[in-house]
Amino acid sequence: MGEEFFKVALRIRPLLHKEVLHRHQVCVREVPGSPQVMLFQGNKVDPGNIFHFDYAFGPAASQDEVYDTCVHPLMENLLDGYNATVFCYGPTGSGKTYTLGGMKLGMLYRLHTITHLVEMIDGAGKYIEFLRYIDVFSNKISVRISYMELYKEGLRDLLEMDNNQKVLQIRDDDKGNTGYLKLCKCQSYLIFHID
Ligand SMILES: Nc1ncnc2c1ncn2[C@@H]1O[C@H](COP(=O)(O)OP(=O)(O)OP(=O)(O)O)[C@@H](O)[C@H]1O
Repeated sequence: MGEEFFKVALRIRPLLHKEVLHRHQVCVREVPGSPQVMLFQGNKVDPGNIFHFDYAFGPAASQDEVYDTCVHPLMENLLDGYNATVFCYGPTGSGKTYTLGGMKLGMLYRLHTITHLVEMIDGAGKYIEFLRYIDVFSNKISVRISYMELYKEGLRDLLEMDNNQKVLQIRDDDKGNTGYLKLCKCQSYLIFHID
């Protein structure tokens, strides 16, 4: 794993139909061939309004491109035993759900993610079962996945199918660690059996 633990990507979504109908204007564009974006008004770009990220994706970027650039490298680190988090941040309607959980091949739902793990495990002569909501820890390797939404002070478990509106209790322990109650049911487990 490299020295940099955080990578920041900016994704610009296309204007929605209703925005086009209301004649909303595009005010941010990616700088072609670079991980930069620029803000502008009309055709005017102010050099002070160019911002640099680790990656920048324009409205034409596909889910594949975002996945391959930002998420795929995390899967390799995962198999080396590291935790990985994909965190989407932005105002309402900016495309967080589309990117992360969207049914149009959002990062979380991509079979790709799972298949990629399977391929890596298979490559080592092992096999995999994908099990949801199963409390089995007797296997040699388990991968836990959680999908949470943090909105204002509220943390919601988006894998809790029955009641994902329920706000989880965030607590600090006496050592200053922050966590939330009820860990077990809200996670999916990938269980790898090693023969
Ligand atoms: N890259 C994209 N390409 C095409 N449509 C997109 C893209 N990103 C977002 N959208 C569309 O924009 C709308 C808003 O996106 P989304 O619901 O993901 O926003 P959000 O940030 O999750 O909002 P909220 O915080 O309110 O839940 C949706 O209709 C979604 O389909």
